[in-house]
Amino acid sequence: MLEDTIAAVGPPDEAAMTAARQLQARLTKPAGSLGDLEELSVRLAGLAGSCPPPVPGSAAVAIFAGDHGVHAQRVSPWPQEVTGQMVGNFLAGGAVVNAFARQAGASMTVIDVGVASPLPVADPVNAVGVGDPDGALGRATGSGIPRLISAPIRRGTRDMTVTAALTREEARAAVEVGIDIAGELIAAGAGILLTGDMGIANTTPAAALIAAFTGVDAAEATGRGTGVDDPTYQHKIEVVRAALRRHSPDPADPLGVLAAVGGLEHAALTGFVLGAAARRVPVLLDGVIAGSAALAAAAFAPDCVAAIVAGHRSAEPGAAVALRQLGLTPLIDLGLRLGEGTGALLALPVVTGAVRVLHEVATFDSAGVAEK
Ligand SMILES: O=C(O)c1ccc[n+]([C@@H]2O[C@H](COP(=O)([O-])O)[C@@H](O)[C@H]2O)c1
Ligand SMILES: Cc1cc2nc[nH]c2cc1C
Repeated sequence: MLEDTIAAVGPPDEAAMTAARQLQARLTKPAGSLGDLEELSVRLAGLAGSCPPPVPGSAAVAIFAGDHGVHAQRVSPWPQEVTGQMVGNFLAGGAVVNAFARQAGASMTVIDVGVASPLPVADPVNAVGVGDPDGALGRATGSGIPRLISAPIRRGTRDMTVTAALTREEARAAVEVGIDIAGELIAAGAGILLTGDMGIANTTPAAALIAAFTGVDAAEATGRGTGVDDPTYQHKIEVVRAALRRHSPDPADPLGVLAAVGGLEHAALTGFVLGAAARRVPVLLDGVIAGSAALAAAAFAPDCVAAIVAGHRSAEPGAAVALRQLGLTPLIDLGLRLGEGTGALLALPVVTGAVRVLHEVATFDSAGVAEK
């Protein structure tokens, strides 16, 4: 399934992109006055293979949750149990991502790909298995109440400073969960997918993935995550460096990189990006965890970048490193470093606005406005 998905990822449609550029030049506004939104509209036309591309109607945010063996190295100030407790908060509707999903009118899906602690909320009505087509866009789009999909590969990764975080089979299984979820959400009508993540300590594997795929030093890829102090930050850089030294991951072997120094949510998000790209549906990235997964997706299928929109620039330094390597410009830069999908949700109206312009704005000819 991974190979089929990779094979289905194709390049953007140049004719549709040319048509979008020509249309932009005829709209009643000074050329270039919509800044980055103009190129965004061109990219989305290329992805859809039509000008104008469809206005992304239903938006779906998928929050992949997992735990991390490297937490034992004291790289996060938070106890590991917070991952499962925050999943409980998502299911109850009480997290920031719930508020932003309500505001954006996005459906929410939480996918447990490897939370170590038992989830505090067991709601059988809300529990839907992977592949179940019923209610694939959640209970009610815009309610801010997610459905939960339980698809654990294992209850947390192994400590990457000691051994590979995952086996290749586990990494592949997690990638395929992400592909599955993307396919299911698109089949249920989603016109744009948004990434979300929850996993205490997951900025450490994200930094290791970014260093492995871009070649930057561990110090450049590593940030303070939820907010570690100076000594812990220095130690976190050394943990990332030690994991990279131990495994020497080969960036040409993305499954090997994900297995050695990745995480279950990172691998699932990789599949989520590939699944969206294979179906030519845009995927709006959140922060540094999504950025690290997008690098893995691009290593599997370079053309998938055409489907990716960078929602925001996370304060985590590795996020900017990842976006630079992918050649993507973030839409908003508010110093966010929460995760969950919050930055992607805030960027959603920017994406919709960019496409609406191509549908709704008059041309100089049609409106009778004089040109310069
Ligand atoms: O999205 C981001 O760029 C981001 C930056 C810093 C932290 N986070 C979130 O915080 C958690 C990981 O932080 P940490 O310090 O435990 O590695 C995890 O749940 C992420 O969703 C997310
Ligand atoms: C409270 C809390 C909420 C989060 N949301 C995403 N990562 C998080 C990490 C913590 C610690």
